[in-house]
Amino acid sequence: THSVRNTNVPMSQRSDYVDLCRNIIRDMDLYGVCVLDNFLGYQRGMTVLDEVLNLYNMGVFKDGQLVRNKASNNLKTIRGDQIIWVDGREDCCKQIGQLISDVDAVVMGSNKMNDNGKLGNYTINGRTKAMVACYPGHGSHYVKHVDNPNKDGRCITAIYYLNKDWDIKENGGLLRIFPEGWSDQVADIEPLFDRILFFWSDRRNPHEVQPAFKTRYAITLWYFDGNEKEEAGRRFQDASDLNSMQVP
Ligand SMILES: Cn1c(O)c(C(=O)NCC(=O)O)c(=O)c2ccccc21
Ligand SMILES: [Mn+2]
Repeated sequence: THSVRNTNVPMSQRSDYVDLCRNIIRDMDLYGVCVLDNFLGYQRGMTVLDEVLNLYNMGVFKDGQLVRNKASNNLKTIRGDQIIWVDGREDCCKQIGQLISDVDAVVMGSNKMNDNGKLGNYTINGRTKAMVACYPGHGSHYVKHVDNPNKDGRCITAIYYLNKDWDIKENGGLLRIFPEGWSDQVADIEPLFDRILFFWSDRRNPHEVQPAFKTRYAITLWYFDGNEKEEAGRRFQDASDLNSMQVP
């Protein structure tokens, strides 16, 4: 976990931009996971949260997937995560758009700065739109999964969290990563306000979102490795696989 000095200049002009990228490169190479706190700074973090709350109140989030409620073994299902895809250029998503370009700046910066000019030996050349997710707080969770188990092109998952005054004991919603190769170790990440998390999207990082008991917001971007994506394009003739990724 590294803390970012808060300034309101564009990411690549920030005095600590180079250190940020170096931290990402080192943590991704060492652990395959990297957490940065105070990524945008309080002010800008709040403007992003306001836009997300506005979207939520406008009711544009798609109904979450139906999850069988294990507790009551009847067929009652609880609504899980609710999502909406934005590309950040919409009028109502300008601040989200700024967040996206700052995440692009650190991911592409790290990709270039690495000594062999590649982050994790990937050639990152694109990303999905931003997936804004909300877990309504009545026990909604996300089962253990791998984001990209079958080489669909996604190499890095970036998740920006928006949850102020989050008390993990009370509110749950912990992200638990089970890094491959670290048999009994897990990485527990609290979905704290203005925190950004990066991790390899493939089978190295199975993860789960534990039941949340307070509304939990996050914005996710997935970055593509050019070669893997190209290769997947040839394999996934069925357009629906790619549509679900909402490539801008
Ligand atoms: C809502 N939501 C997710 O929250 C995660 C996920 O892993 N989230 C981790 C987190 O929020 O900490 C996902 O990976 C995910 C994948 C497809 C559709 C929705 C999804
Ligand atoms: Mn995931």
